[in-house]
Amino acid sequence: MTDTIAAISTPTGEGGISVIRVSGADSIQKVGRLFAFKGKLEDVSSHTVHYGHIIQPSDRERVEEALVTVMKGPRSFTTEDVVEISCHGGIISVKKVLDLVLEQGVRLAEPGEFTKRAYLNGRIDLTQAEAVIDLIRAKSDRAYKIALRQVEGTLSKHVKLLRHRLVELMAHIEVNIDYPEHDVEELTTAFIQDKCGQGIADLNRLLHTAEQGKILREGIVTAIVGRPNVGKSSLLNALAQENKAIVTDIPGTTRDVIEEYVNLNGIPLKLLDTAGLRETEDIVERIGVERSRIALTDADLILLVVNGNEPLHEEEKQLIAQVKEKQSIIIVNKSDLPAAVELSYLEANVPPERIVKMSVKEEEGLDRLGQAIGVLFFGGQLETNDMTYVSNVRHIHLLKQAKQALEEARKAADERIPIDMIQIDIRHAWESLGELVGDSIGESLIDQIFSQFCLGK
Ligand SMILES: Nc1nc2c(c(=O)[nH]1)N(C=O)[C@@H](CNc1ccc(C(=O)N[C@@H](CCC(=O)O)C(=O)O)cc1)CN2
Ligand SMILES: Nc1nc2c(ncn2[C@@H]2O[C@H](COP(=O)(O)OP(=O)(O)OP(=O)(O)O)[C@@H](O)[C@H]2O)c(=O)[nH]1
Ligand SMILES: [Mg+2]
Repeated sequence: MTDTIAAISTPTGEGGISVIRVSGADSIQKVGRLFAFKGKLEDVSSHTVHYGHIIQPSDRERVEEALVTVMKGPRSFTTEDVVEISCHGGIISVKKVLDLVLEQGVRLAEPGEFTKRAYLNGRIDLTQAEAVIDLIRAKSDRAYKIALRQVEGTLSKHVKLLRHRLVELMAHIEVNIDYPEHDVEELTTAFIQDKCGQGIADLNRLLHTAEQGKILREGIVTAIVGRPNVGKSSLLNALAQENKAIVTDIPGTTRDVIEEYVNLNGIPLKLLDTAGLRETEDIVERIGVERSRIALTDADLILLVVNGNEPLHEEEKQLIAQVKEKQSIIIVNKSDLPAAVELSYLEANVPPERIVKMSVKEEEGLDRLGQAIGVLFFGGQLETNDMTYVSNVRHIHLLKQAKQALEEARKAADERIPIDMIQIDIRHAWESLGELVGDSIGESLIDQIFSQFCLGK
């Protein structure tokens, strides 16, 4: 039987109240010795709160005024008997109460040990436990929502369904190996290939959410590039709703890369305004142009701005050729002025959803730009509330491993390799997914995962 553990579960420092959590078979009896109130703690019903005082058991001196909650296992967070003591906030009083609890022979919990017990006792699976860490660490509303969905177990549900299908496939193959004369649906290679293909597609979908999730958490690195004076800095200012970059009608105004985080239609962008691209003798400007080219290579998204009121320059045609293979949008700016740009040239080179006409000066077309980016990165859907996002590196690694195993199985089927060999690959995929939800995972890895938690969680 596991021992009884305790820890302060609220942050240290001054606060309204502080909570000490105690979990284990002896928790009710041990806290009962320290708690003076109208009844006997062993006799109270589960999920009830009681007012009283924490006392020094030797002389019954009052140490603290407290509310004590009892949650009897298995109906508790850890599935063990849990007692929570809420005392006045502050460093000294909570510490005193904790010391009294520990003096009863209760052990101080390790970081994450309550959540680890919840996992080991089957209340939550590993992805849910890991999501608890993400939830605590979430720094943005969106990161928080993604983690909360995972605490609720959405990722596990997906992965368990996938595992279930793989078990069915393995059973199907097994029957075929053991009873070749048995009257099962004939196991053609096409059948295995089809099932593996479905699994690979599912895994790809989950892995794709990892990319999207990263974008949603960290922002799309977006380089605004183009010739001098086309309105790049004006665009940054319009998106930031602030005069962050200097705007003048002198070509070559921006010299350095200027960064700004903005939120466009719910999509976070890390904008980089860059120096206008041109040949120049000016040393400072030349360094700026060099930096623009680096930003252009490194960005996740390129916004190539051109003047709508003049024909395309030769360098712009080259730039279009360069960026069209990447995630990029051509912004045809200055639509408030008479149009002179060769739209037919643009349309022949870039799909229409990646060409956005706008007037930055009149702030016309910013919405359309947001939509175009949404289509490019999320296929137009940006439904974060109901989505499962894979965000943990350990999960991504295991999903990739499972995908690779299924790809090998499919290839083996293709090459007419014996069915029991193919079975091994499918089993590997099943095992990787099992490790993801914590079904077949070693003790050291469990310890490593839970040690990332804070004390008292
Ligand atoms: N004070 C306190 N707040 C907390 C926690 C906690 O442990 N203590 N939690 C932890 O970090 C989270 C909540 N997690 C919990 C999960 C299940 C149960 C529980 O007692 N479940 C029972 C009863 C449910 C019911 O009555 O419907 C059960 O599932 O059987 C309690 C807390 C967040 N807030
Ligand atoms: N008419 C019109 N003028 C604009 C528009 N957008 C920007 N401008 C003007 O174009 C000029 C250049 O704007 P900037 O934003 O400094 O251009 P830039 O691309 O950053 O230029 P460099 O930093 O020199 O590369 C300024 O005079 C702006 O007011 C627009 O939509 N319509
Ligand atoms: Mg500029």
